[in-house]
Formats: sequence, structure tokens, C-alpha cells
Amino acid sequence: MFDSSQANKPDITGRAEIETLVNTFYDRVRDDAVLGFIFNEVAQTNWTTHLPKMYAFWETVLFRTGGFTGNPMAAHAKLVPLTDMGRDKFDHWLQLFRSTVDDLFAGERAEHIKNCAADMANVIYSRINQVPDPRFDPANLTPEQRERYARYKPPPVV
Ligand code: HEM
Repeated sequence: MFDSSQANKPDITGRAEIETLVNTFYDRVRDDAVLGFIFNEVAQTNWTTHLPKMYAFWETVLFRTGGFTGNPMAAHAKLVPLTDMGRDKFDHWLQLFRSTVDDLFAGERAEHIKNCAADMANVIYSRINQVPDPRFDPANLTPEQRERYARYKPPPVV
């Protein structure tokens, strides 16, 4: 259905929009009642290093550039003995991520980044909590996921 509130928003076209998205998202995360303390107190995140890492991560996902070389599975597995990293937390993270994207952007890449975040949240959640679920195994992509990833063509980075 056509959503008129999205009509005049730009799509994500390059690094500048990724930085805006990541900065806005983590500003909200830091102040979030459910997620804030995991970063601020449990992980004691160094934002000066975390934010550039996340720019590189999303640039790599969307544009296949960006040079991300981290290890998301290990970074989240490390948190499991320290705090609850259950389904509710991931659902809340995703809701905040989706609403941040929708507040700022609209278009093919905006949709793609939300879908990628949801796919990755499922994989990270099930692996780190050892809840094996064949639906979340990257080896078992659904026809819809296969078609979506095959259709997606990264634009040239601006
Ligand atoms: C419950 C949801 C989540 C929580 C509480 C969470 C929390 C964290 C924390 C605390 C870190 C470490 C930051 C530091 O270095 O201090 C981290 C790293 C990271 N997170 Fe998440 N995260 C969540 C979901 C996700 C999802 C769904 C994605 C991907 C779509 C993601 C992507 C990343 C990446 C790429 C890193 C950097 C990994 C590295 O250092 O190599 N996170 N996250």
C-alpha cells in the first residue's frame, strides 16, 4: 500500500546516508530503555570505535565495499553470559532499526537494509542462544530470500 509519509524521502545512495542512519540509530539505542544498558553498562561500548565499524558493516552489506572485517557472531556470543540476549531483545532491536530507517529513508535500498537486518538478527539470535532453527540457517534460504538477494544489485557508491 502506498504510504504518503514516505513519498518525499530519499533512498540510501552511499556512505553519507549510511553514516546518518547509523548515527541516528545508535543515538536512539543509547537512550533506549531496553537496549541502552547493554551497550552503556554491559559492553561499555567505545562509541568512537564502534560507530565507524558499523558504517563499514552496513556499507559492506549494501554496496559490497566498506571493508568490514569484524566478527558479529563472536561479539554477540560474548554478551550471552552477561545479559539476556533473547528473542524479545532482538525483536525490539529490529523494531528500532526499522523505524529509524523509515523515519529517514524510503526506496529499494531502505527496504533491502531492513530485510538484511531481519535475516541477520534471526541468524545471530539462534546461533548465540543455541536455538537451532532450520529457518534461520543461511544454508536454507527461502525462495523469497533467494529471489530478493539475487535481484539486489548494489549501486555505484557515491
Ligand atoms: C539484541 C540485539 C542486539 C544487541 C543488544 C547488540 C549489541 C551489540 C554490542 C554490545 C556490540 C559490541 C559493541 C562494542 O564493541 O562494545 C555489538 C556489535 C555489533 N553488532 Fe550488535 N547487537 C544486537 C543486534 C545486532 C544485529 C541484528 C546486527 C546485524 C544486523 C548487529 C550487528 C553488529 C555488528 C556488525 C557488531 C560489530 C561486531 C564486531 O565487533 O566485529 N547487532 N552489538
